Amino acid sequence: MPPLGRPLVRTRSQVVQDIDFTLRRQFNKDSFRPYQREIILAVLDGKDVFVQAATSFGKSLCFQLPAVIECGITIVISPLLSLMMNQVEALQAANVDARTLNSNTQQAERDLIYRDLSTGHPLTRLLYVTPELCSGEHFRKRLMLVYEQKELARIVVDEAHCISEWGHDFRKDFRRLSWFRETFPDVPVTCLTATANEQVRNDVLSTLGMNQNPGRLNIFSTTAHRPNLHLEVRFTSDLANDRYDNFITWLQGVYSRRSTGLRFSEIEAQGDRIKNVPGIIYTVSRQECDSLSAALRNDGIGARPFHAKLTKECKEETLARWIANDPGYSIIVATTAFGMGIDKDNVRFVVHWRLPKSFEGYYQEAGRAGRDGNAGLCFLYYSREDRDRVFSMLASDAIKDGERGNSINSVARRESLNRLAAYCEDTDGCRHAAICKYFGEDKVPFCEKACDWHKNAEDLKSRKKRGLASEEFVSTQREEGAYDEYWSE
Ligand SMILES: Nc1ncnc2c1ncn2[C@@H]1O[C@H](COP(=O)(O)OP(=O)(O)OP(=O)(O)O)[C@@H](O)[C@H]1O
Repeated sequence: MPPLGRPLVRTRSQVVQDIDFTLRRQFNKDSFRPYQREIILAVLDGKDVFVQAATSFGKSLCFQLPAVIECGITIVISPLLSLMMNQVEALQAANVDARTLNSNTQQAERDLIYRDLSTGHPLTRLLYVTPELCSGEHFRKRLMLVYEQKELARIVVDEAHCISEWGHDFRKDFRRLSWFRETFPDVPVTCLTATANEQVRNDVLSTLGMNQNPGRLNIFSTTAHRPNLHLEVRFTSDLANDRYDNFITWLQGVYSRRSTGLRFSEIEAQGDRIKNVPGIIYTVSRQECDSLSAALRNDGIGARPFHAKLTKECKEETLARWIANDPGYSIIVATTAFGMGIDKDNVRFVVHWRLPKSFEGYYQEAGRAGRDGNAGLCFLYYSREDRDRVFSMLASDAIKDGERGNSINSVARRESLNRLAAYCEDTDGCRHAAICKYFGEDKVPFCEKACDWHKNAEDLKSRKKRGLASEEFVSTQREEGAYDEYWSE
């Protein structure tokens, strides 16, 4: 008997033809990337599917394409509003009826979506929602209606590691996603992530009830390696305070290489601009986001801030104009409000202005670069003073969460930050290998001079020696509370 909600019965060869046709017609892509076909066939086969694959692997297609082919609606649970906006806009541009329902959705659109769900036979193919929305009775009742009409095709949890990383503390609704399997036991679930260790994966599978029927579960896991990213750590200190000059010198060098010789002719022939070098700079605080982007604009560089306190209209405009490569919008200076899942194909660099709070965050954010497969440069400014500030922020977060009654997983968070600090301090090995090792891979990836260590190990060691403040100095300052300030995100 076919499971509820999936009334369409087709032969495997018909489905195979459909997916190739749909790939070209609807998604405008010539062929599948490795493993995409296998994953999509498992999804269409009604399996529960867990996908762990590198940033920019093309995970979204693995649920978007089945959603277009199959009858019924696919509900996509996504953690960040900017990510939903990004995906829904791309799908709508490909003529797919995709929508999002979240705290920012206008009333008219909200009414339209609820009316569509109330029919029991929604026309919407993919509906992007937050976990918070999924906990609400109003939404749940509408979904029950759709399910009764056998029109609930699939539940997708994108960035599924958030169930484990955030669900235990400040976004508890991630854990309430267990409701889906409890209420719709026969509706398949697909989960996708780039950053899950074994413990996170098990947590996700058990929360969503995907481990209850192992015969129905397919797990796809591929390497975290991104060979086209060049990874580098740049050492600095409070005393040197040289990030800005260093960055401007580097960027001017890029512009100047683009304005001479063959490169210039190519750029001219393409009708491109010399300064169209899209990038992202990640800062830790809203204040630094505003001040850094203003300083860059003052120096004639098209940089815009992106953080949680900006208006919805401002964020939407910034994202749209950055994606469109508009003049004045080449560089986004962002907090982590702009990270996971953001997809723009030609991002040429990602700079971490400060040490991120976690290894996973670093990998996710760096992964915004080079999504077209061409080279991307990712460099991180590391100072020991910042390291101590971020540790001190984690400690404050733990206290604040404790006061709010949240049992924050502070041990795991400290460990992740510890590993990231160790990664930055390390001058004895390949950066790509260190990342793959962090995500539990045994195999050492091939790195073709795509990290600072492989490029010049001696130079790396001497830059570290020259660049960092000594541990003695930093620990004395720490004792005096010099790094207790709190950067508000
Ligand atoms: N088969 C394909 N052929 C060409 N481009 C593809 C293919 N599949 C996906 N892409 C493109 O690759 C890019 C990355 O895809 P996607 O955003 O789904 O990555 P992801 O795996 O979700 O990464 P992340 O975890 O970083 O969000 C997108 O621009 C997408 O259009």
